[in-house]
Amino acid sequence: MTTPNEHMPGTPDDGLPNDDELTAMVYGSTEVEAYGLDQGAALVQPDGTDDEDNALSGEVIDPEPAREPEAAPRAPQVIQHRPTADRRQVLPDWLRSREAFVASARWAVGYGSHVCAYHAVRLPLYALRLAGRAPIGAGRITAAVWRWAADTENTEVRRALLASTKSDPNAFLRVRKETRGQAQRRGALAVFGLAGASGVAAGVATMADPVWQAATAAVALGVLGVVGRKRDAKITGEAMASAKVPPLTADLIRDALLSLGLGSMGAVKNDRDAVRFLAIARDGAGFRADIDLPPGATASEVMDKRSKLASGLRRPIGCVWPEGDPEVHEGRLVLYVGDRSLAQSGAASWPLAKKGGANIFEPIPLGVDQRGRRVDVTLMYASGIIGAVPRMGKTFTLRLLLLAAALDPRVEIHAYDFKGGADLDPLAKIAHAYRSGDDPEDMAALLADLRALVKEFRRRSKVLRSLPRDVVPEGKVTDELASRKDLGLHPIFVAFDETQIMFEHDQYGAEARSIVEDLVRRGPAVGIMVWLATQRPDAKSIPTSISANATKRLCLRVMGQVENDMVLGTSMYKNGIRATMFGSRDLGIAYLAGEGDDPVIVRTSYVDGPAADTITDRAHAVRKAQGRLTGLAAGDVEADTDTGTVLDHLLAVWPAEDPAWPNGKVWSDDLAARLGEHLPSLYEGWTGAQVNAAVKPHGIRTVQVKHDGTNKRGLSRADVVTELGDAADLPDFTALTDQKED
Ligand SMILES: Nc1ncnc2c1ncn2[C@@H]1O[C@H](COP(=O)(O)OP(=O)(O)OP(=O)(O)O)[C@@H](O)[C@H]1O
Repeated sequence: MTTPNEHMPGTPDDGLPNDDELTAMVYGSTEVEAYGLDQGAALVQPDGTDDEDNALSGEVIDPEPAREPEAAPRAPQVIQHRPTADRRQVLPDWLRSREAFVASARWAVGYGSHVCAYHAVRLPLYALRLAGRAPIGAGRITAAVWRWAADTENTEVRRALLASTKSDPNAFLRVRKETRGQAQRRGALAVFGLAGASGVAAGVATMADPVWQAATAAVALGVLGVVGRKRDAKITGEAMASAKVPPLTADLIRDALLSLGLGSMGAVKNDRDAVRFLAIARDGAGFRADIDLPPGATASEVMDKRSKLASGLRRPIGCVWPEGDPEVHEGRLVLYVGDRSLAQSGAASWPLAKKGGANIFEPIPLGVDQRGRRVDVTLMYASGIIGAVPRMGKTFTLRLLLLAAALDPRVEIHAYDFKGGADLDPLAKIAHAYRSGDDPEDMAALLADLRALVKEFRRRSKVLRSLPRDVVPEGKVTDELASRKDLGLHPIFVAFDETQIMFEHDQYGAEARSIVEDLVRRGPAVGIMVWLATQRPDAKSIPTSISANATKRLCLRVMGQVENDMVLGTSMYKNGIRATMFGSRDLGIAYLAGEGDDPVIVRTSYVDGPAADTITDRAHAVRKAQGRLTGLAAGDVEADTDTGTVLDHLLAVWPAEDPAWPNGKVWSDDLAARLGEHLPSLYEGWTGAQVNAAVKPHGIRTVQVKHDGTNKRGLSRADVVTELGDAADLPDFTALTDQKED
């Protein structure tokens, strides 16, 4: 039998390497060598306490205990330090993302062309300035040649030499000969040079063609003008108004940060080394600085004081984006300062606008962040909410998601715009169900569609349960299953704009709330995704039972903490994720939460109405070719009311006060005729007996109805109303999936 001790590394007799040896095997030296310390100088006593004396003196104090097996944990402690060391990115951010690269290139091209254009229009002015300074330049060159030929700089030295050699005639004559010889050589060279230049000038002026003459004159004037320019003034102007925005330097950032007086920053106000710059470099359309704040100051505190920081940096707040990097430590600040505020940087184009399809199981492009990097959102297996004050881009954002879903031909689309606008109209040609408005028939169609979705949910749950475990290992719809037409497990994307109208509806509100809540909670696993947008993010517009289960959040501009946290999630405001900081010009700019670990800012891609139309034309062509048009898109306008709820249809054709049938009872034959007229695609040619059979499962029995002296089987309206009232009570959907096939 072996004891645990026999396997401990470092046990003297076990033949295994001890920890120091292990360290040496990993790093080629022991930890002591690795840190440049004396071998055997124990810094930590076996009991874990610091040995200050030893550390200071480097003297080995009783080294033996440090080599005892119980000192073994020291080595792993040392090893741990190395992997956590920061690794710098091999490639900078702007080279790692196509969007960031495009943003950088666009900035460089934009900057370059601006500078070129600025100077190009001023060329005549520059030419005049140069010509004006050319005579001075000529004078300066002549003077310089004279100084060189006469060697004026060394006049004093020559005089001193001659004076000192006066007593030695030979030396005196040699020095004089040397200086004279040099003066003659240089003088001759200067005369020849000037004569040559004059000769070339005269030759060009008399013999060369005008183009050469002009070019030579321009070059000569340019050179003379540059030589003759004023020392303290530039010939060219400044293309950039550098005085307006001071250059972003480490000093400027440091001063701005220290001015916030956070944590220990107040104490270290004059210690400029307290703010440590790890990197500062151009990144996309701006600069990124990685900074270690002084101990005690946190990145989230800086985020809270963003406007003060922007003031310190002398830039608009929309350019200044402080973020933390909690994975490193709380004091690590990643500061991004854009060249322009996000709102001014031009609408972001959508990569799928012109070509390409989408796979709803994969992330789809949503927009770009403040650094110009692409931001994606994954629609599958998640429901989401979009909130904002009016006119900030909520409907456009919802439409963008719908367009992405439309570009995956498998996705069945249900879209409702209760505001009654035309923004979602482009979707109508590919949608299974689409309504714009909140008229009674729109709301009835909505409810019918919701009930149909409940049935579909039940069917899907049963299909998934019936499939073998290896086909559905996680019990949810997969990419492969969604593509199989025989199973009918294609994704369903349901979008509601202005949800407050739906949830606060007198007649249907409670049922809609109950169904949507269940779909948001359990729909994603069976491939039903629900997205809700509202301009009034409160508990009535998006009940908490629903918002709590929606995992994706998009929050455009909101006015207060409550709305912010309603959309983005509890404590988001407190943690510095504040959509309240977006201004009224920040159209389409939102916080996206639920996609990665941390919420990100995204400027959503801008797709206008005509572009949306073109995209859905593309989607329509693909769907048609694949036989994927259903419901409304397939021309079945009644499809969204085809729920089997014959009771709804009966009430639609059966007024409460029916003068021809005063006692609230009507022959079934008559009701069949009315239904056939109202919804011919469903009831054309029906008989009274078929109507009776259809209502029977709802628990409604036929009654004798005497009309114009004839007795026939018929229905009582009161029974239908009572039954519908019961159905409108909150259904217990949790029981639905547990039902077995009949
Ligand atoms: N991503 C975007 N980039 C630039 N501008 C945008 C963007 N999205 C929307 N806008 C602009 O914002 C305006 C308002 O958009 P939208 O209709 O989607 O707002 P809304 O929040 O739905 O308004 P309401 O609350 O009235 O329904 C649009 O007319 C559009 O010009």
